[in-house]
Formats: sequence, structure tokens, C-alpha cells
Amino acid sequence: MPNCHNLSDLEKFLVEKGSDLSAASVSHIIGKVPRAAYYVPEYISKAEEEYLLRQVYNAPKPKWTQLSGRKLQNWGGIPHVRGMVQEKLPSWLQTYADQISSLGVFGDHCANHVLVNEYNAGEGIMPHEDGPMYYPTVTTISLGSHTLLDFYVPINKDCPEDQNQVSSTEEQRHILSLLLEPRSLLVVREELYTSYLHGICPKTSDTLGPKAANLEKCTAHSGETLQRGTRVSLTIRFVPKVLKTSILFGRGR
Ligand SMILES: O=C(O)CCC(=O)C(=O)O
Ligand SMILES: [Fe+2]
Repeated sequence: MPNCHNLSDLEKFLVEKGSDLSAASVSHIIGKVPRAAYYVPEYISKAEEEYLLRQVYNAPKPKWTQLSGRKLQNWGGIPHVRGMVQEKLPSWLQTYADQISSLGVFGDHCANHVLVNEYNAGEGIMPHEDGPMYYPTVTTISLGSHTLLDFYVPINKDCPEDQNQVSSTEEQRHILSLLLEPRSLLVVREELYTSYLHGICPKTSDTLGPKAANLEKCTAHSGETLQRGTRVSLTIRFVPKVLKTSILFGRGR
């Protein structure tokens, strides 16, 4: 059973000030994690993790799209500015979409979209924003291996280094990282979702330094080096703009 059932439970998992984040010389956030990341370790059991991995790898081969640095499965429909033609989620994903939505992280809405990403050790995802087609909350279940999710100030935001049009390095814009251990749930919303970029460096191991902000909630310790294995992430979201055309095309029956 998950150890988190509603928004007030979730508040206990808020990532605040990493114990030594202030040492990271990130002047403009003064050692404080912007709202809001919630990190729930062991959100699912080992049996659920194995079940979900089996379902992911049982999906038909054409369901996978190979990108540079990761493979993905898209479930629920393709988000589009004019609206998503919604497709029913398979029951193994619907269960978790319902369970996470019941926390209240999408307001009264229920998640209707899941991206499954698979990263081998050494793979990653470039810093990016998830963009306006999604409700501004992303929830992520990690399976199989840990990773380190990095957050960055976008270029030309109010970062002192970017005033005077002097471009700062990625390292200077890197404000914090979150260690995502297998079976954990991460919820990112508010300013951390809307005003920062996130990405995963294409590395085979991670040394946990002062910018890792959630180590108090993890089993790994600061200074440790963790070897990456193959990680599968389920990013569970709500796409508000949905087209009703599925009825016209005879879907959803
Ligand atoms: O795998 C992850 O945890 C991050 C994936 C991601 O950023 C995305 O799918 O937009
Ligand atoms: Fe993303």
C-alpha cells in the first residue's frame, strides 16, 4: 500500500532545503528548493514494480518509438495544441493514473496520458520544459534503476550571470538534482514545473554531490557513487484539451 493518500499526506514529502544545498553556490535561490517537488520513496512495492515492468515489455513492438538517448511508449493519445484525440489507457496504467489522481495533484481531474521512457545506462534527456499542453503537474514512477533528474534556470531568466547578456554555463544554471530511486513517486508542480528546465545527463554513474536536494528521503548518501542500470519511467499527466471526435471515428466503444 502506498504511504501517501491525499494532498496533506503529500505535503510531508515536500523537498525543501537539501541539507547542504546552500553550499552549491546557487546565489539566486539561496539554498532553497523552489516549490514544488514531492518525493515519495517506495511508493510502489517490489511486486508492483515487477508487474509494471512486465506490462511495459509486453507491449507490442510498434508501441515503442526510438529517440536519440531513450525509447518511449505513448499512451492515452498524442497531445496536440488543438486537442488530443483521447485513447483509453490500458488497465495496468489506469490503476496508477487513478491512484495518483486521487492524491488531488491534478485538481479534480484524472490523469489521461502516460509516457513510458526507457533509458539504458549512459542515456538521458536534454534539458526541456514539458510545455503548456499538459496541466502543470507531472508525476513520475521510476522502475528498475535510479537516475538523477537535474533542474536548470532557463537562459535569460533572472539569473545574475545572464544579465548583461553574458551567457552562463549549463553547470551555473544547474540549480539542483533529485535522486529518483526505483519504486519512488516524484510529483513536480508550481514554479519548479513552470519556470525551470529539467533533464537527465547521459551518464553511466552518478556521484551524489551537494546539489542533490532530496537525499534525506533516500537510502543513498551524499558522496556515494551509484551505477545506473536500465531505468523505465512512467510519466503520468493530465492533458486538459481533449477532442470529442473519438465518437465520430467510432472509437471508445
Ligand atoms: O524519465 C524521466 O523521469 C523524465 C522524463 C521527462 O522529462 C519527460 O518525459 O518529459
Ligand atoms: Fe519532461
